[in-house]
Amino acid sequence: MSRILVAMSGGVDSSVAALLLKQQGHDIVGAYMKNWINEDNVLGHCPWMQDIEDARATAEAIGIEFRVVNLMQDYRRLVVDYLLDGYQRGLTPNPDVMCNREMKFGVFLNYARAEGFASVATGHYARRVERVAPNALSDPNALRATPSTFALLEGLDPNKDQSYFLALLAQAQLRDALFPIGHLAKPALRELAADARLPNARKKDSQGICFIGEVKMADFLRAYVPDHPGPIVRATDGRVLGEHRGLHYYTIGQRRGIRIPSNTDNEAYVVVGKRAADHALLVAFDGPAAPGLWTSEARVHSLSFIGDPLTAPAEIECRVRYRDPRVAITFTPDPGGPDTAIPPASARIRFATPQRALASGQIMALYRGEQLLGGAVFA
Ligand SMILES: Nc1ncnc2c1ncn2[C@@H]1O[C@H](COP(=O)(O)OP(=O)(O)OP(=O)(O)O)[C@@H](O)[C@H]1O
Repeated sequence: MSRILVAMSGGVDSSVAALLLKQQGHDIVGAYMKNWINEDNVLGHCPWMQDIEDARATAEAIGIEFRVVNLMQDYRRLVVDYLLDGYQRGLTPNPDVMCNREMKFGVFLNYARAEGFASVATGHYARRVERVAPNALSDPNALRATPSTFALLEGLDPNKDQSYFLALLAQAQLRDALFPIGHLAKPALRELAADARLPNARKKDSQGICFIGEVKMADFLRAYVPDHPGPIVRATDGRVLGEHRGLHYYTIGQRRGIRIPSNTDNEAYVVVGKRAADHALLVAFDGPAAPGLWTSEARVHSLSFIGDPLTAPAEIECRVRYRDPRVAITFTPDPGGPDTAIPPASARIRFATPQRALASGQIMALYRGEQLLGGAVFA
């Protein structure tokens, strides 16, 4: 029996993760990560206290020890600074993906190891499966010599699959990770929670970025990133249509909040790019002809693989954002390091169908069928 630390957010998913592990007879402890407490008091709403109380009450109902682990300094450095720095550089960062790699399966996993736990479990909808080396199946000696590797599959409930957010995990992190609810559908999970009389069985699902919670990203950025006005320029003819307060408030593909009236034909403007030289926001009428809005080929960097890296061109799939369907791609890695022992860090992606609104800094998750292969960052 191994000791497992369950990351309990106060939500129903991680509560059922803890419940199932307990029912399976594991020695478990629940822990809430205190990442962000709205210390500067810029954001009115502050749900974290309620979340801690929900997590504590649920741990008590399950009958396990509960801790609050303060990781605020690490979170500020590893997630918030990455987020603010990204926006300041005109990128579209993804703090949820980074929170998984750097916090839950980084700092928090290290804390767990130091405290004598064998693994960290979360309430993510994803499945971890063990892959035993083929030669080890028939030869017990080989089994001992070749440690098995782990693969990550999408969560079985297609409405809830969260594998996208785990795209930048490495094998060493996955080895010590458990996803006890990845095989469940949400309605069945809520039933389990109700049957066990968990106090948060009916708590509504959390929304958006872990620490910003219910607060809009624009409000958060307004508080932390100084305004930096510039022109709003029509990409098709260079005409200046107005002024914006800062490029960080906009993402390619965005239609709301541009505040430029549409023309008489009622065509709406959409953001198609950002121009660093004069800090211009580039817009165009939304449609197949909008310059820069649709992409059939892209470059990615910071390649990360869960298993063996792809070192040769491959026909695989990818997901360019959390809720999007998988799309077929041709993946062409750049050459690796000089001795080729170093896997490639960047690649060219050719999409089978053009993709709308790909932003620099956005995370792409790579798949082969339901298996998550890894991820990368759009250049
Ligand atoms: N502050 C936190 N403390 C501990 N664990 C957390 C925290 N935030 C998130 N987690 C863990 O990460 C998982 C995924 O986080 P996410 O914010 O996507 O929650 P979710 O899918 O709504 O799950 P839940 O219903 O458990 O909140 C959670 O199930 C939980 O295990």
